[in-house]
Amino acid sequence: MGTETLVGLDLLGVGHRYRDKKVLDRLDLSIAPGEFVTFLGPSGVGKSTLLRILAGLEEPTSGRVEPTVDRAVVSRMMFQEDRLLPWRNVLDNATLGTRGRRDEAAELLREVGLAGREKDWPSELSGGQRQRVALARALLHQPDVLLLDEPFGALDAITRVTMQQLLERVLHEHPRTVLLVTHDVEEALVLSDRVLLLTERGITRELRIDQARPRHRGDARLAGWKEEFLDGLLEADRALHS
Ligand SMILES: Nc1ncnc2c1ncn2[C@@H]1O[C@H](COP(=O)(O)OP(=O)(O)OP(=O)(O)O)[C@@H](O)[C@H]1O
Repeated sequence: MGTETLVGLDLLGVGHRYRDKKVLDRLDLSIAPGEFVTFLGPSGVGKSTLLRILAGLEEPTSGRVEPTVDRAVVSRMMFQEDRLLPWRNVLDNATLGTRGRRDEAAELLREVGLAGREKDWPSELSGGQRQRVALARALLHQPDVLLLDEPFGALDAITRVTMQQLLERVLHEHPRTVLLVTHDVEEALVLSDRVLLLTERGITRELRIDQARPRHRGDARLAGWKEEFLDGLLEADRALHS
């Protein structure tokens, strides 16, 4: 399963306003096919708005988004909350909106570590397990671009690391272009090919990370970058909320 051609995205002067509030301004950005790009930025700067635009859930008020492959981008969002339907079991949640495909769903559930849990109700799962179902569901849609809006934000620290490792493994099996929004700088540095700092002045910092995976969290270079991004985030937060 999976698409043959990886899809990239070009953002051309993307801007957005909610009534008289400007959220994104003339954003230009090229995302390469198969690239894993993460957005860091202070709360309220417009990260979720950007993902919603990329998902086609919101029209930008200016500019446009062009996929590098000449067809519609089918992207799939995964959110901080798992959005599982409580009255559907695990398998039925995973297949939601895909008209069947139960065998593939069962295989994906196995890959995310939920073999044997297909008939369980969401209420019988832990937060991490629920996000595993959400990840399987997102992948079942075979999105060209996978959009992840703080998918592990509500999880405890250990489960979060486990889920990051799982995501890395699953992406190795099913290569995808991925855009992640997170508040966790370490998560960004461990997972991404490129980390961008989004501030009210646009993208003010960009870091390409070519280190092999899996990356060591204790790595000295990662620690240095973490400090830099934390400083950048604090500064951007002060500017945005002053
Ligand atoms: N539907 C809406 N109508 C009006 N304003 C909105 C709407 N959605 C978001 N906003 C405002 O736009 C700004 C950006 O919101 P957005 O959710 O994109 O930020 P964010 O960077 O993702 O924040 P966080 O990190 O807290 O999730 C915020 O000030 C928010 O209040």
